[in-house]
Amino acid sequence: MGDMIRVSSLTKTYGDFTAVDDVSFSCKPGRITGFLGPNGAGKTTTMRVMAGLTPATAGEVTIGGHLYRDIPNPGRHVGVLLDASAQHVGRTGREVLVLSARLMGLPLSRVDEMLELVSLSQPESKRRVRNYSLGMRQRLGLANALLGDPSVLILDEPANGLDPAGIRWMRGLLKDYADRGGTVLLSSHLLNEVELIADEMILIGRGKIVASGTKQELLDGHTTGGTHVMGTDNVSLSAALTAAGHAVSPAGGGLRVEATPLQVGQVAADKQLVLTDLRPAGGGLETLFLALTADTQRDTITSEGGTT
Ligand SMILES: Nc1ncnc2c1ncn2[C@@H]1O[C@H](COP(=O)(O)OP(=O)(O)OP(=O)(O)O)[C@@H](O)[C@H]1O
Repeated sequence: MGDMIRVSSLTKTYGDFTAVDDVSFSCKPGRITGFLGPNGAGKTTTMRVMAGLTPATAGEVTIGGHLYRDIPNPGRHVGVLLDASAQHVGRTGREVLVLSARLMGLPLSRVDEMLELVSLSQPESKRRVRNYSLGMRQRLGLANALLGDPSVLILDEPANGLDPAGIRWMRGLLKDYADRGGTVLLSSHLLNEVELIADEMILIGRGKIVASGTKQELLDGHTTGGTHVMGTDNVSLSAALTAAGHAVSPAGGGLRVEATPLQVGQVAADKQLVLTDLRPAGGGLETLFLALTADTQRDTITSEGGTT
């Protein structure tokens, strides 16, 4: 299937400050796309343009081929959760949903369905949002986004404020949603949150896309070429690898080898050495994420007054 969300050469400036700089990416139905970047990278700004809350300076975002503002009754097509802490704090959770349901012309039974889906109890739904924890606000925000049974979800930091059980619950909910053909874009500044849930990842730093693809594609594109290996007899393993012409150095409880995992495994097999760990070196996605965004941390003191 084609792209559901399409961001084309999107630029957003505030005065002479460029918050989003020529950003392009797309999101497919049935997939969860993670939008990952450090604080201030431009995620929220991009999502605000998507939801028609702020105009683009240049470029555009289309959802199902349309600009958000051209979609009639948009809540029936696109569910948006932007700032969970910006909800109307004087209303009860239930009132928030009832108002949205009325606006979209939905039956009130849908409100109870959504409350149940996000595990907000009846007594909780009758409390004012002011007295909600951040996690409860996120649940309410998700209920609100899902209310109109949209085919696209745009969620800004939805895991913020959820406890580990809550994050797992949300992951299940979004996976089910995507499995039924839904398109999900969710942002986070925490790799761990996105890594487990997203099928594809878009990495943004300082308003620019720095990498994108599936987890495996990202790792494949940025491996160092070396291998991390560990065995029951690292001394013999090291000797065998050196004898086979590979440079070996100690790393963690194992060895770092300048060879491919296949080459290392072959040497071990030839010498009948038992391996307990064998993988491409490089430190995984976290190292990659930090490396890619190291010079793009807008909100750190070290990046101030740069020459970029
Ligand atoms: N209305 C505005 N006027 C001026 N600058 C703005 C405005 N909105 C956002 N910015 C700036 O644009 C940059 C990108 O902000 P944005 O909120 O999109 O980042 P983010 O990736 O969502 O970060 P976070 O993870 O902290 O939410 C920031 O430096 C921010 O200060």
